[in-house]
Amino acid sequence: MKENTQKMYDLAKAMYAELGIDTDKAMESLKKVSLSLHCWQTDDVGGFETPDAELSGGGIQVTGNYPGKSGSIDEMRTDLDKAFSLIPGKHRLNLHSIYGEFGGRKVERDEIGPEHFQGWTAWAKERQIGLDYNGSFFSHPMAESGYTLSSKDKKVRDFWIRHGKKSREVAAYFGRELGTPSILNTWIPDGSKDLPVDRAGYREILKNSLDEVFSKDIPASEMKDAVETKLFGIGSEAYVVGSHEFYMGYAMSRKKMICLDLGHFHPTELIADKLSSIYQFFDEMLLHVSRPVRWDSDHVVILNDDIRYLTEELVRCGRIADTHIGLDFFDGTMNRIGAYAIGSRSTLKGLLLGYLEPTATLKKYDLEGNAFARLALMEQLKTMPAGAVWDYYCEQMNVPTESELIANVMDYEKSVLTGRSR
Ligand SMILES: C[C@H](O)[C@H](O)[C@@H](O)C(=O)CO
Ligand SMILES: [Mn+2]
Repeated sequence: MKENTQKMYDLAKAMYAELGIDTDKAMESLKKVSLSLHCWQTDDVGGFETPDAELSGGGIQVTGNYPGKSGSIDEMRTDLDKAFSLIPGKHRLNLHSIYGEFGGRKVERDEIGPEHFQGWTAWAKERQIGLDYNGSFFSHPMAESGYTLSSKDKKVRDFWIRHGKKSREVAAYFGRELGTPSILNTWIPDGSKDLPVDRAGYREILKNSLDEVFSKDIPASEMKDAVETKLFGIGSEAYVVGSHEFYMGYAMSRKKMICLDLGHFHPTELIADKLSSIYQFFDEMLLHVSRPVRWDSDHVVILNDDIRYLTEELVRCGRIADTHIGLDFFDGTMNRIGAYAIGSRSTLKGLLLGYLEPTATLKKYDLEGNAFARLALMEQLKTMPAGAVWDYYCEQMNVPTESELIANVMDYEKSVLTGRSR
């Protein structure tokens, strides 16, 4: 431990102790949290179905063309190893179907199965990490109409139902092989740019299609399903079939998890406020930690108020262990590995702030109706030396401290990323 890191930590520890907070305990709690790192930040959601595959349609978009994008599974794995080395703790990887190993062959989405993920499974086994999964219902000719599982065209709908079923097979395979249930998130882009008339019709079809996708019982020890809600997307501004209300009803009635993405609500809506409601009725849930800027822009997550409110609420509810925390941002305007580091570390920093909160004291003020003391303590916490605890934690976990991060990422850029063709 560097002398300054230790000195700063000792001071911080004493200051938090005055508030009744044990910083060592806070770090121990943080160590138990596993984020699920989304693989698609390495290549701007392109995937490896064809050599030059790119994200298209689906109401989502990547901007930027910063050099060094991963162009193969090997490059992607190198990048992911690097990203994991910058993030304290043991974390999971989240894959999409388009990242299978197809051996240069054209494999249709409704044929993508466990055999295309053997390499990933071996890779994860070696690193002793869990794998999560997503069917990919976008960047495909069969999604061009704007509708997939809710399509009125039976041929289109059946194709995506088969894809959904195969995706569950892949997730179950991950769970069996790796001994930790794989979280399978289903997000579909279905919706309409302008005012549809038959809103109910598409939703009824989606409900039935999902029932078919989920018709096979798979043990929770292997995989767990989540469904992701959304308010709007590019090209689906007027109507999204899988709205929040739709999926809340669906998930609750079918005993599935709901997935809340921070970018999928009205800009003034606080996702943090939804947790305590959801947990009255659900045992577990999935989060997609993202940063919307004016729209679902998937900016790199930073330690802003949205993240702070979210993470402190997770700690206050005591439901971290029940919450699967996935990351979901993709920014092509900057060093993509640096983006992983900032987004993941900010999420963890937020959780650390949550663990460093004297929640019992705040609750006491709450109960006493002492609004002043409650607010004053919240304000005091903002300038407490959490950074010293974070740096100490990073050093203890053998990852760069805040002041070491930039040089570390720039080194990787020079030695690895600049040699790439894309
Ligand atoms: C690539 C992801 O599955 C996608 O971002 C989805 O989770 C989403 O949030 C779409 O807006
Ligand atoms: Mn998402």
